[in-house]
Amino acid sequence: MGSQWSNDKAYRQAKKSGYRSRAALKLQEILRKNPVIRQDDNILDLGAAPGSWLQVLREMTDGVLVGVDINPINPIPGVTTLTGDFSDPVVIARIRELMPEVNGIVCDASPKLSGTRSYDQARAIDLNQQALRVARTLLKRGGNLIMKSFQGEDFSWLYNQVKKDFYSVRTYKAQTTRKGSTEMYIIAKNFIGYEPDPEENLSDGSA
Ligand SMILES: C[S@@+](CC[C@H](N)C(=O)[O-])C[C@H]1O[C@@H](n2cnc3c(N)ncnc32)[C@H](O)[C@@H]1O
Repeated sequence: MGSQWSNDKAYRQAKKSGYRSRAALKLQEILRKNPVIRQDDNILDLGAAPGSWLQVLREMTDGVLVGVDINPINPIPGVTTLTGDFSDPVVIARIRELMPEVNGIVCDASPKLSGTRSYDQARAIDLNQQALRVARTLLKRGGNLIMKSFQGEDFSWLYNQVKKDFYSVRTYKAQTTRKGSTEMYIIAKNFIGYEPDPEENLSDGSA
Protein backbone atom coordinates (compact mmCIF):
# COMPACT_ATOMS: atom_id res chain seq x y z
CA MET A 1 0.00 0.00 0.00
CA GLY A 2 2.73 2.42 1.03
CA SER A 3 4.97 2.09 -2.01
CA GLN A 4 2.01 2.25 -4.40
CA TRP A 5 0.89 5.53 -2.88
CA SER A 6 4.15 7.06 -1.81
CA ASN A 7 3.67 9.99 -4.22
CA ASP A 8 0.07 10.49 -3.20
CA LYS A 9 -0.46 13.77 -1.32
CA ALA A 10 -3.17 12.34 0.94
CA TYR A 11 -0.97 9.37 1.78
CA ARG A 12 1.94 11.64 2.73
CA GLN A 13 -0.37 13.82 4.81
CA ALA A 14 -1.79 10.76 6.64
CA LYS A 15 1.67 9.35 7.33
CA LYS A 16 2.88 12.72 8.61
CA SER A 17 -0.01 12.73 11.10
CA GLY A 18 0.99 9.26 12.30
CA TYR A 19 -1.86 7.37 10.63
CA ARG A 20 -1.30 3.99 9.03
CA SER A 21 -3.02 4.81 5.75
CA ARG A 22 -4.71 7.59 3.80
CA ALA A 23 -8.06 6.02 4.73
CA ALA A 24 -7.74 7.93 8.02
CA LEU A 25 -8.29 11.22 6.18
CA LYS A 26 -11.36 9.77 4.51
CA LEU A 27 -12.95 8.80 7.81
CA GLN A 28 -12.14 12.21 9.27
CA GLU A 29 -13.85 13.85 6.32
CA ILE A 30 -16.88 11.52 6.52
CA LEU A 31 -17.31 12.21 10.23
CA ARG A 32 -16.86 15.97 9.79
CA LYS A 33 -19.75 15.95 7.31
CA ASN A 34 -21.76 13.26 9.12
CA PRO A 35 -21.12 13.55 12.85
CA VAL A 36 -22.52 10.22 14.03
CA ILE A 37 -19.99 9.27 16.73
CA ARG A 38 -20.59 10.33 20.31
CA GLN A 39 -17.83 10.59 22.86
CA ASP A 40 -18.86 7.52 24.86
CA ASP A 41 -19.84 5.30 21.92
CA ASN A 42 -18.64 1.72 21.68
CA ILE A 43 -17.62 1.21 18.06
CA LEU A 44 -17.02 -1.91 16.01
CA ASP A 45 -14.80 -1.57 12.92
CA LEU A 46 -15.28 -4.28 10.27
CA GLY A 47 -12.41 -4.76 7.82
CA ALA A 48 -10.12 -2.65 9.99
CA ALA A 49 -6.54 -3.45 8.86
CA PRO A 50 -4.05 -1.83 8.83
CA GLY A 51 -5.88 0.22 11.47
CA SER A 52 -6.03 3.88 10.50
CA TRP A 53 -9.79 4.15 11.08
CA LEU A 54 -9.23 2.65 14.52
CA GLN A 55 -6.60 5.32 15.19
CA VAL A 56 -9.05 8.07 14.22
CA LEU A 57 -11.88 6.51 16.24
CA ARG A 58 -9.65 6.17 19.31
CA GLU A 59 -9.22 9.95 19.21
CA MET A 60 -12.98 10.48 19.03
CA THR A 61 -14.51 8.16 21.60
CA ASP A 62 -13.73 6.94 25.10
CA GLY A 63 -15.90 3.85 24.56
CA VAL A 64 -14.89 0.27 23.79
CA LEU A 65 -13.28 -0.03 20.36
CA VAL A 66 -12.97 -3.36 18.56
CA GLY A 67 -11.52 -3.90 15.09
CA VAL A 68 -11.85 -7.09 13.03
CA ASP A 69 -9.93 -8.10 9.93
CA ILE A 70 -8.89 -11.28 8.19
CA ASN A 71 -5.38 -9.82 8.33
CA PRO A 72 -3.73 -9.19 11.68
CA ILE A 73 -3.68 -5.58 12.88
CA ASN A 74 -0.60 -4.29 14.67
CA PRO A 75 -1.54 -3.31 18.23
CA ILE A 76 -3.10 0.11 18.88
CA PRO A 77 -3.24 1.28 22.49
CA GLY A 78 -6.77 1.05 23.92
CA VAL A 79 -8.12 -0.98 21.01
CA THR A 80 -8.97 -4.70 20.87
CA THR A 81 -8.35 -6.34 17.54
CA LEU A 82 -9.56 -9.71 16.31
CA THR A 83 -8.16 -11.65 13.37
CA GLY A 84 -10.91 -13.39 11.44
CA ASP A 85 -13.79 -13.07 9.03
CA PHE A 86 -16.51 -10.83 10.45
CA SER A 87 -19.21 -13.13 9.11
CA ASP A 88 -17.86 -16.04 11.16
CA PRO A 89 -20.21 -16.85 14.09
CA VAL A 90 -17.18 -17.53 16.32
CA VAL A 91 -15.94 -13.99 15.66
CA ILE A 92 -19.43 -12.58 16.33
CA ALA A 93 -19.57 -14.45 19.64
CA ARG A 94 -16.18 -13.01 20.65
CA ILE A 95 -17.34 -9.48 19.78
CA ARG A 96 -20.38 -9.99 21.99
CA GLU A 97 -18.09 -10.90 24.88
CA LEU A 98 -15.92 -7.83 24.32
CA MET A 99 -18.65 -5.25 23.77
CA PRO A 100 -21.45 -4.78 26.32
CA GLU A 101 -23.36 -2.87 23.65
CA VAL A 102 -22.51 -1.68 20.16
CA ASN A 103 -23.50 1.95 19.48
CA GLY A 104 -21.84 2.26 16.10
CA ILE A 105 -20.43 0.09 13.33
CA VAL A 106 -18.05 1.27 10.64
CA CYS A 107 -17.18 -0.94 7.70
CA ASP A 108 -14.46 -0.08 5.19
CA ALA A 109 -14.05 -3.71 4.12
CA SER A 110 -13.26 -4.46 0.50
CA PRO A 111 -12.66 -7.74 -1.26
CA LYS A 112 -9.34 -8.29 -3.02
CA LEU A 113 -9.93 -6.61 -6.37
CA SER A 114 -9.67 -8.67 -9.56
CA GLY A 115 -9.84 -5.67 -11.87
CA THR A 116 -13.11 -6.82 -13.45
CA ARG A 117 -15.48 -4.10 -12.34
CA SER A 118 -18.81 -6.01 -12.37
CA TYR A 119 -17.29 -9.02 -10.58
CA ASP A 120 -15.61 -6.85 -7.95
CA GLN A 121 -18.81 -4.87 -7.42
CA ALA A 122 -20.82 -8.08 -6.84
CA ARG A 123 -18.28 -9.28 -4.26
CA ALA A 124 -18.29 -5.90 -2.54
CA ILE A 125 -22.09 -5.96 -2.29
CA ASP A 126 -21.88 -9.47 -0.85
CA LEU A 127 -19.49 -8.15 1.80
CA ASN A 128 -21.90 -5.28 2.49
CA GLN A 129 -24.69 -7.80 3.04
CA GLN A 130 -22.51 -9.62 5.56
CA ALA A 131 -21.81 -6.33 7.34
CA LEU A 132 -25.52 -5.52 7.41
CA ARG A 133 -26.18 -8.90 9.00
CA VAL A 134 -23.59 -8.12 11.67
CA ALA A 135 -25.34 -4.80 12.29
CA ARG A 136 -28.73 -6.51 12.57
CA THR A 137 -27.23 -8.95 15.08
CA LEU A 138 -25.14 -6.64 17.22
CA LEU A 139 -26.15 -3.01 16.84
CA LYS A 140 -28.10 -1.37 19.62
CA ARG A 141 -31.40 0.29 18.71
CA GLY A 142 -30.66 3.91 17.83
CA GLY A 143 -27.13 2.97 16.73
CA ASN A 144 -25.42 4.14 13.54
CA LEU A 145 -23.67 2.45 10.62
CA ILE A 146 -21.11 3.81 8.16
CA MET A 147 -20.41 1.37 5.36
CA LYS A 148 -18.29 1.59 2.24
CA SER A 149 -19.84 0.27 -0.94
CA PHE A 150 -19.38 0.66 -4.68
CA GLN A 151 -21.91 2.06 -7.13
CA GLY A 152 -23.11 -0.39 -9.72
CA GLU A 153 -26.09 -2.47 -10.60
CA ASP A 154 -26.78 -3.88 -7.10
CA PHE A 155 -26.10 -0.69 -5.20
CA SER A 156 -29.70 0.55 -5.10
CA TRP A 157 -30.85 -2.89 -3.91
CA LEU A 158 -28.35 -2.71 -1.04
CA TYR A 159 -29.35 0.87 -0.24
CA ASN A 160 -33.01 -0.18 0.02
CA GLN A 161 -32.08 -3.04 2.34
CA VAL A 162 -30.32 -0.60 4.66
CA LYS A 163 -33.31 1.76 4.51
CA LYS A 164 -35.52 -0.96 5.99
CA ASP A 165 -33.43 -1.07 9.17
CA PHE A 166 -32.58 2.59 9.85
CA TYR A 167 -34.70 5.70 10.25
CA SER A 168 -32.30 7.85 8.24
CA VAL A 169 -30.04 6.74 5.38
CA ARG A 170 -27.98 8.76 2.91
CA THR A 171 -25.00 8.29 0.66
CA TYR A 172 -21.77 10.21 0.86
CA LYS A 173 -18.98 10.40 -1.72
CA ALA A 174 -15.74 11.36 -0.01
CA GLN A 175 -13.72 14.13 -1.63
CA THR A 176 -10.58 12.18 -0.76
CA THR A 177 -11.78 9.28 -2.96
CA ARG A 178 -9.60 8.76 -6.03
CA LYS A 179 -10.91 10.17 -9.31
CA GLY A 180 -12.93 7.62 -11.30
CA SER A 181 -13.61 5.41 -8.27
CA THR A 182 -17.19 4.17 -7.77
CA GLU A 183 -16.65 4.07 -4.02
CA MET A 184 -19.62 5.38 -2.05
CA TYR A 185 -20.34 5.44 1.68
CA ILE A 186 -23.73 4.66 3.14
CA ILE A 187 -24.46 6.65 6.29
CA ALA A 188 -27.28 4.98 8.21
CA LYS A 189 -28.53 6.60 11.39
CA ASN A 190 -30.83 5.46 14.16
CA PHE A 191 -31.15 1.69 13.87
CA ILE A 192 -34.79 0.62 14.10
CA GLY A 193 -34.04 -2.91 15.31
CA TYR A 194 -34.32 -5.90 13.08
CA GLU A 195 -37.35 -8.17 12.97
CA PRO A 196 -36.71 -10.95 10.42
CA ASP A 197 -39.44 -11.16 7.81
CA PRO A 198 -41.04 -14.65 8.08
CA GLU A 199 -40.93 -14.82 4.27
CA GLU A 200 -37.26 -13.96 4.22
CA ASN A 201 -34.83 -16.55 2.94
CA LEU A 202 -32.33 -16.57 5.80
CA SER A 203 -29.87 -18.77 3.97
CA ASP A 204 -28.82 -15.97 1.62
CA GLY A 205 -30.22 -12.94 3.41
CA SER A 206 -32.21 -11.79 0.40
CA ALA A 207 -35.63 -10.34 0.96
C1 LIG B 1 -9.46 -0.81 2.62
S1 LIG B 1 -8.97 -1.95 3.85
C2 LIG B 1 -9.52 -1.18 5.33
C3 LIG B 1 -8.67 -0.01 5.74
C4 LIG B 1 -8.98 0.45 7.15
N1 LIG B 1 -10.26 1.12 7.22
C5 LIG B 1 -7.92 1.39 7.65
O1 LIG B 1 -8.22 2.56 7.81
O2 LIG B 1 -6.81 0.96 7.92
C6 LIG B 1 -10.15 -3.24 3.65
C7 LIG B 1 -9.95 -4.41 4.59
O3 LIG B 1 -11.10 -5.26 4.57
C8 LIG B 1 -10.65 -6.53 4.99
N2 LIG B 1 -11.69 -7.55 4.77
C9 LIG B 1 -12.28 -7.91 3.59
N3 LIG B 1 -13.18 -8.89 3.80
C10 LIG B 1 -13.21 -9.14 5.14
C11 LIG B 1 -13.95 -10.04 5.96
N4 LIG B 1 -14.89 -10.85 5.46
N5 LIG B 1 -13.71 -10.06 7.29
C12 LIG B 1 -12.77 -9.23 7.81
N6 LIG B 1 -12.03 -8.36 7.08
C13 LIG B 1 -12.25 -8.30 5.76
C14 LIG B 1 -9.38 -6.72 4.18
O4 LIG B 1 -8.57 -7.73 4.73
C15 LIG B 1 -8.77 -5.32 4.25
O5 LIG B 1 -7.80 -5.25 5.27
